[in-house]
Parts: sequence; C-alpha cells; structure tokens
Amino acid sequence: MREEQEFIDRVHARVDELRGVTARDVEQALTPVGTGLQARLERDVLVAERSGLLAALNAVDGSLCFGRIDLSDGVAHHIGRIGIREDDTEHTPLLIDWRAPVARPFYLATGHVPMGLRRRRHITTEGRTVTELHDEILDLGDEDRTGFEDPNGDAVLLAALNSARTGRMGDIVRTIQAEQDRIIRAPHRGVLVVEGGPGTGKTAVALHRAAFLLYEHREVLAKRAVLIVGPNPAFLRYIAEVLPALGETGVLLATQAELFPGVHATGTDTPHAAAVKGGAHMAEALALAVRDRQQLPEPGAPLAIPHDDGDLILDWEIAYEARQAARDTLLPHNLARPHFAFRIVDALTEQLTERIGADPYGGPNFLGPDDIAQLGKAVAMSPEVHEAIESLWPVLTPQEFLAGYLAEPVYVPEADAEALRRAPGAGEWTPADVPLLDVAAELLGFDDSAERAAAEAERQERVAYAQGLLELSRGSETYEFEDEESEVLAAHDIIDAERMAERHEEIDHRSAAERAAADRTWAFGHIIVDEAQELSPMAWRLLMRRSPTRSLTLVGDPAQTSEEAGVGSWEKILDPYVGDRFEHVTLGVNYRTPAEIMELAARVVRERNPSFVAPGSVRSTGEEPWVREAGEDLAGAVAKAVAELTPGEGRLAVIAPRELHEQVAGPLEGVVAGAEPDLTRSVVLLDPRQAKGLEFDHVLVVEPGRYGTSDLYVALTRATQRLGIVHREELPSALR
Ligand SMILES: Nc1ncnc2c1ncn2[C@@H]1O[C@H](COP(=O)(O)OP(=O)(O)OP(=O)(O)O)[C@@H](O)[C@H]1O
Repeated sequence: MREEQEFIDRVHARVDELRGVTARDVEQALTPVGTGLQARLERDVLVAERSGLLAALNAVDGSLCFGRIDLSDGVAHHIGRIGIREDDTEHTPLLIDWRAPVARPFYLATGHVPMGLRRRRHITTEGRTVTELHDEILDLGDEDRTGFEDPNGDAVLLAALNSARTGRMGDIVRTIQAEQDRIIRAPHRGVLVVEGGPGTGKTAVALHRAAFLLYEHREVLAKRAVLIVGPNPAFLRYIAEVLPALGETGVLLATQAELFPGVHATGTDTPHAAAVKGGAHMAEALALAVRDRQQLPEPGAPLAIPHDDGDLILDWEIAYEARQAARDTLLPHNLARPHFAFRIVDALTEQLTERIGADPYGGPNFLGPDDIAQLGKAVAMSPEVHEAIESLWPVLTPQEFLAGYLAEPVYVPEADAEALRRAPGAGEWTPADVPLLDVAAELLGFDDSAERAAAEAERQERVAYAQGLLELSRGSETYEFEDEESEVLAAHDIIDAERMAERHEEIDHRSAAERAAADRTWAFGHIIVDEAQELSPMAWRLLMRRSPTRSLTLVGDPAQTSEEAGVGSWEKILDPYVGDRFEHVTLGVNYRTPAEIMELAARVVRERNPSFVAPGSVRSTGEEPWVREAGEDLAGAVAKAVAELTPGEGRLAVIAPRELHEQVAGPLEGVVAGAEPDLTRSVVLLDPRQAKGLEFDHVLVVEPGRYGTSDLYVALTRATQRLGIVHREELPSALR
C-alpha cells in the first residue's frame, strides 16, 4: 500500500507539474505580445500544443492510475487513463495509457494464458489516496503473496456493478472484460456491428472504442471528428461524461434530430407518419416531387412577358427544350436551373432579334452579333423574365421544398399521404423530417461556388502563413506524454505547409467536432450509432452519406426494437451500402440486471419468441422482483411503492405509460410530468421509450399491460438492484 501510495504521489506530482507548465504556457501565449508575425506564430504554436494537453490533464484527474501489471521478467507497468512520461532526457514512461499495446495483458491475461504476466493488480483510489488493492496471481508457480489477493478476480468488477448509480454513466476502463476488450480494440476499419442483450455493455464498449480509435488514429480522427448518434437528448446527457473522463473531448454527440444544421427538430410525428417518412421509397418520392417543381406552361397557353418592344412569348416548346437541356446535365435542381434559364433567355433573345431586326423584304436580319449580344443581356437582366423563369423552375431550399411536399404529399399511397399531410408552417420539424431534409438538400443542390472561391483564397493565405510557422516550430520542443505509438501533435510533426494550413484552420477557429456540427456535408472519420436497431432506412441513408469511408460501429439489440421502428436484420440495413462486408460480434454477459430480474424479463420475450435466449447475468442479488395490485388508487399505490424503493444513495426510475404521467406524478414530491427528465434526481418519471439505454438502482414499472413486448422488455431490464411492478389493469400473461 505504501509503495503504491508513493507511486501515485509521484504521478500526481508530475501531472501537477505538467499542468502548471502547460497552463502557464497557454496563459503567457495568450497575453498580447505585439502584433508582429513572429509573435503571432509563436503564440499559435504554443496554444495549440498545450491546450489539448491541458484539457486532457484536467479531465482525467479522478482515478488517474488504476492498475499495475508485473511481468515475469521483473518489469512492472502502471496503467492509467492517459500516458504520462518522466521529465528526463529519455522521457521514460511513468504511467501507461490503457489503450497502449503494453497495457493489453491487463485486460486479457488469465491463469491459462498469462501473456507474460506474473500478477495483475487493481488499485483503487479516493482522490489521491490509495484505498484498496486487489491482486490476481497469474503465474501459478509463483509462491509470493502480498496479502491483497482476490481469489475470484472479480471483486473490483462486482463493486463497480453494485455501486449506487449517479444518473450519469461512468467509464469502465478499470474493469473492461476480455470479450469487450476485443471489440474495443477491433482492428476492423469498416462497419462493425456489436449486438448484445440488455446490460451487456454495448454502450460502454462503443464509447471506449471511440476513445481507442481516437488514440490509435489520432492524426485522421482529430481532423475528421467522431460522431456518436444516440436515441434521445436525455440519453446523450447520460453518456456525455464518459469520453471526457477518458481525456477525449473531440467527439460530437447528436440525435438524429440534430443532424441537419440549422434545423431544430422538436416536433413529434404520429407512429404512422414516422413510419412513412422513414421508408426507403421516400427518396424516390421526393426525387419525383422535385421534378414536378420544374414546370412548363400549358400547351396553347404561353406566358406573355411584358417588354418594351412587345410581349415576349414563353411557350410550351421553348420551356420543354430548355427543361430537357437542363435535366440532361444531371445536376441537382438548383444547379441545373442556370442551364434552364440560359436556354430560355437564348430563345427569348432570338424571338426579339427576329422581331426587331427582321427584314420585311425577306433579306438577312439587320442586327449584327454585337446588337444581339446587347439584346441578350437586356433579356437576361429583365426582372419580368426572371419572374417567369422562377415561376417555372424556382430556386428551392430544402426547408421550402419539404414544407411544400408535406402540404401536398405525392407518390405515396393515399392513406400514407393522409398521415403525412401538414399545412405549411404548421408544427415543428420532427426527427423523421431530418433525413428527408437531407435528401432534399442532395436533390436540390446548393450553389456555393462563391463561398468555395473565397475559401480557396483564404486557404492560400494560410499556406503561406503555415510555411513560416513550420520554419519556426521545427526547433520547438514538445511534451510527449503518452506511449511511443501515439503522439501529441506538434507543429513540426506535420510535414508540409498545405496540411499545416488545414490543421491551422482548426486551431484558429473551431474544433473539428464543432465544424462538423455546422456542416451538412461533413465526412466523419468514424461514426458510432447506439440503439442502431431503431433507425429507419432514411436515417441510414443520411448517416451513410456522412461516412463516405464506411467506417462505422453500430450497436444494438433487435429484441429491444420499438414496434414500428427499425429495419429488421443487419443484412437488410447494410446491404445497400456495404453488401456483406461487415463484421458482426456479440456480447453475451449481462452486467446490469441481476439474474432474478432477468429471468422475469426474458419470460416476456419468450412469450412471443419461444426460442429466445437472454444474456446470462453476471450476478444475482437474492432480491426477487415483486408484483403488486394497486386497488382503486393507482397513484397512491405508486407513491407508496416509491417511498419503499427510493434509495438513500442512487436513483429510482418510475416507468409508466405517458398518458398516466400526470396522475402518477401528482403525489410524488419533486416529480413533474411532461418535463425533460433530469436523470440526476433521486426519483425520475419516464415512459418506456425514454428509459431506453438508461439504468437505475431500482425501477418501478407501472401498468405493464399497456406496453408492447419490446418496450416492456426494455423497462424491466433497467434496474441494477430491485424491480417492483404496480398495476390495476390486467397483467401481461408472462408476469402473472
Ligand atoms: N466491464 C465492465 N465493468 C464495469 N461495469 C460494466 C462493464 N461492462 C458493463 N458495465 C456496466 O453495465 C451497465 C450496462 O452497460 P451498457 O449500458 O453499456 O449496456 P447496454 O448493452 O448498452 O445495455 P442496453 O441495451 O440495455 O442499453 C453499465 O452500468 C456499465 O457501466
């Protein structure tokens, strides 16, 4: 204990030192030192290098070092959340990053396959004080004992699983299990599907995989950013602290509703409308609807455009030919429009030329090429001509177009159109609208040539600037605080000014994650999708467009799919994008739900699917779940059960159908129906959909007869300790 305490003191002393130096550097660099180029360059190099380091050092303070491995050859390594090096000339590693290959035996070694280890030690700290050690002897011939042996090797895991919940997910870096470690570090670069029942650690594994990938491919991912997609805002808040605690901040967390920049999709759809909007055929329906916005005057009823020399006649033939030519470019609607306009202007100019310059005696036209060009210019500038073109082929934003489409839905069966119909301007955008807006944006195209030209000019300037920066930074020293394989990016690591310029753009303005959030066409370095079974085909389309390299980790459990959502099999989801080129792995141990509760929950699914096998629980608590009939007063019975179940420490969830929330919340102190759930409160009221992905010490399920099978399965598997059920109405037969 004393030795470990001394070590921890050393690590923290070193961290404090690094933090002090780093903070001072940043502070100094940020104080104005004149406006010369030299000063500006120095400042930028320093701030960039040191700010990232400082953020990591500040974030990982709690439980910085949690393990130690002793190798048979006498060498020992301490394992921590980030790597720290000594301040000597060799930069000797002091603490090894958990993601480094050297640390891997900490997670994988067993008595059978000791991977060169003699002993594995878990170090528990409170603040900076060592409070517990747990040792596992992996070399069975080793007679040495420390007095801290943990015979089953699971004391630290069980303590973590039994600890009171806080309403925020914690990292599992101390106790990653072997099957989880293999997924977290999977070398596969394409699509990786991680499937597993409730509580098998899918979410935890996905987040740790993000941290691992950021470590392993920092160069690319720092620039392209990682996107994590979750089912709802409460879930994203629940998981938001995991990556920062691992020293990683460059990740964008978003729900489907947030993936169209500039749109805040807070509305809700009926289940029917959501299902129609999510269907794959919507892409085609919208494509056809866009074509419908490219119109022609009726044959025999041409548009008469007022002009000083008499009306210009825009008839069906002219418009038809112009439209054909524009469509032949295969450009999106807004980008093809100039081609349409050009043809129209051309035809109208010809009309005018004929009229003004025609020789009444049949000779050649009086007008020369210059006159005709002049006329053409005047036609092109005419507001009336513009208006006519706009009426036939309007410039459309995705929002205008989709609002118009939803007001009069076409190319879907009438019953579906009825479900979609929405008066223009009525209601908010919904999450299911977001993939449609994305398709619309793609179909319409966006003319950004001016912005692009400006950006290129600015880039050239930055390249020149970076050239100077490179010269300057080549001599500058950098901190290496991780294992040899990884690096803290320093200016002189970057080989050419061009790339330096790109990076500098990030340094100057926003992080890659921030820029990605504002850019609909951003190509992410990696995308992680949690509760992936819920996404519609249209949502998949959107995500795949954000991942041109098809580098994705998909996490889900088909048994927890909401009734009207989802696509069915992974094969069906992925086939259009990667064929069968995806890796499929499963997790089979439930770390959350005790065996007693899991047995009851599994019965619910087995009723529908007799061959269903639930994941085995890693522990049992001896606490049987209970079912109680409420009598006349449901709210009273719930309040009584809540009083019994509310933990001293930890969290209780009351899961009830939405329509009962008012009634149930009434007698409960501090619980408000309809509010965005605050998961850090000791009692939280949720409907089964909101409970997805979350967990609590205790759970009270109200009126389970009203849920569909998978919603009920989700609700029943949220507790780490105790489960109660209160009902007035008939119970589902599996719970009787
Ligand atoms: N190796 C581990 N060490 C400690 N805790 C773990 C470990 N693996 C999983 N857990 C814990 O088990 C719980 C369930 O994990 P997680 O939420 O990732 O499961 P899930 O598979 O996403 O579940 P669901 O499908 O029900 O949402 C979490 O509290 C998580 O911290």
